[in-house]
Amino acid sequence: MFTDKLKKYRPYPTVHLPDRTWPDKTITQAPIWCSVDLRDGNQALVQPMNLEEKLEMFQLLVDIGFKEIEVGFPAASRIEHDFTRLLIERDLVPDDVLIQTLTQSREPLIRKTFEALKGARQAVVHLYNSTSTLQRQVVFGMEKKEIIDLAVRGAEVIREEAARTDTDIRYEYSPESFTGTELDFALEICEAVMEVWEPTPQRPVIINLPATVEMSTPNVYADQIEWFIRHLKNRDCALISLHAHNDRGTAVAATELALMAGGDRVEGTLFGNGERTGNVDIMTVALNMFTQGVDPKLDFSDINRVIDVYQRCTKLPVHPRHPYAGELVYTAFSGSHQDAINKGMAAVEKDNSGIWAVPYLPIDPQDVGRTYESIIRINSQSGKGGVAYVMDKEFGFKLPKDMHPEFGAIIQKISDEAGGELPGEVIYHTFDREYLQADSCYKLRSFNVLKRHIDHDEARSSAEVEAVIEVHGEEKTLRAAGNGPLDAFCQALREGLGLQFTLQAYHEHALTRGSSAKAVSYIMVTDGEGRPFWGAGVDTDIIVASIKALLSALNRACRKHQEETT
Ligand SMILES: CC(=O)SCCNC(=O)CCNC(=O)[C@H](O)C(C)(C)COP(=O)(O)OP(=O)(O)OC[C@H]1O[C@@H](n2cnc3c(N)ncnc32)[C@H](O)[C@@H]1OP(=O)(O)O
Ligand SMILES: CC(C)C(=O)C(=O)O
Ligand SMILES: [Mg+2]
Repeated sequence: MFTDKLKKYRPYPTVHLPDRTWPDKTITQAPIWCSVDLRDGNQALVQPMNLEEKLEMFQLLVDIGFKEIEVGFPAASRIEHDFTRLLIERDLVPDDVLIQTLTQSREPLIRKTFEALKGARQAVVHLYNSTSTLQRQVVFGMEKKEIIDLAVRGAEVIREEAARTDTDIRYEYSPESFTGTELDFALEICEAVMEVWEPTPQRPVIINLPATVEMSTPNVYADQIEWFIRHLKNRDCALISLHAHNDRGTAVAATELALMAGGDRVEGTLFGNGERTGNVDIMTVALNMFTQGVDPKLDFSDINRVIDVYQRCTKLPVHPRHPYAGELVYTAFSGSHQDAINKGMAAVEKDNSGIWAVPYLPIDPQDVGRTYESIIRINSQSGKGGVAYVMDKEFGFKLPKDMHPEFGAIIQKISDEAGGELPGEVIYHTFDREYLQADSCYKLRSFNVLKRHIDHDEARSSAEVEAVIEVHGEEKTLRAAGNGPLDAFCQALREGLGLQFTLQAYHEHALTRGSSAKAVSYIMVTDGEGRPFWGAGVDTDIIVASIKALLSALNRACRKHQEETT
């Protein structure tokens, strides 16, 4: 289909690094994180953030635990300048947080940047110029040497300004479009800038190596980082920073592999906001670490607040399937997933090891402030296990396993007809109508235990009961004896109404939701033809709950019989 267009594109060159070491590494500690939400993220917004929004976002970033925050490009616009001033003049930057500002390698812009930073205790000045083959040709029209001179001149102006100010200035340099730059040239220009800044191991520079546009598979970025680190003079005087964009959708993978390759620091944004398809999503990288038992040193335990502030400030939505944060990422609609999650959750509850091992849920939703309620939602793809989960987790009814197929089939029929999702309330109302209110043939009017003897030897226990039942509008008083009230009631129904049934299963439990004093009974009977029918009853008295459950099952059997004979 595209063959005639393929000639427009060329494969991205790989890095010759046969002895690469990163594939055998794992990420064992958090990098230094730097949020660029207020700069790279902001510059990509249809409507850039105003002062209040920038401030709210800054506060969120501090609360999450970012210790380095690029607050803007002060020379670029009034608001960027004013925001930097506001932070400094109102003393809003915590002592342990380093603000960072971006500037091009142009003297007037650098000078304006320093003006904006006046009075700051400490700050990173981030210098950049593009070094890629393409930009050298089409944007700057410069040879390599001229590009190095441009960077060195900017670095010199920064050093000069830094010497004049009281602010403790840290340096950062980005060979912008690093991944479109010949590696040896990227190395050369970074070393030239480092020579100007004269970093030491105690005061290292940040060398930020951006995939300004993501152009290759993530392994190539990792190779580039490992190559660069191996060849950099004075490696101990530089922090290697990663700054991946997401044009191919692999910024997270690129960043993770580049961390394995030796990156010390990661620049990125919340939810991957940024130019085009965005920057790397820092939250995903951090929570990926978390799921491996590595402390990411960023706190996403209240992910809903993060979403809320982010959406308000950027006016961008969070995709319902966004890793860790999306509305649907902890939700299973399909039956077999629901079944596995249900069993996995039960196993975790039973097993006290504290290890999270639930199929289809790589992270405990509660760790990011999500509840278990939304894990399982019901539509026509769902199964009986999911329906039982909703009844249990949302309404406190632990349906016996053998009852699941019957109620699951009832719900399946409704969801097939409805087409969409069935809210929990609909599932509960269906249960209520189908079981708890089932009285179309037999209505209980009153029930009395006339005599009761409880013996140490169970076989010698006995009870005598009297019940008034309305049968098709006519009240009948039934009386019988048995080894307990339920058994006596069964006898009364058989003798008084001539019903043929066998009680096959009985379950009960306290209802923990709603009125905690109530109990629920589930009873399964087989009719004269051996067909099974479940019933359920709720009452403050467990004996009455069981009487109601029995009548519920018999009413459902009667209704079935009526449907078949009319
Ligand atoms: C990949 C990134 O995210 S980089 C960050 C990009 N961020 C932004 O661009 C947002 C903020 N930028 C701006 O608001 C503006 O572009 C400003 C204020 C920085 C500069 O504005 P202006 O000078 O009016 O316009 P403009 O950006 O078009 O200037 C382009 C000139 O800068 C040069 N230039 C671009 N980047 C750099 C750089 N890093 N260092 C030195 N010169 C540069 C270009 O070659 C061009 O030069 P020319 O005029 O000789 O052709
Ligand atoms: C300014 C630089 C670091 C940048 O944002 C990029 O290259 O993507
Ligand atoms: Mg960027």
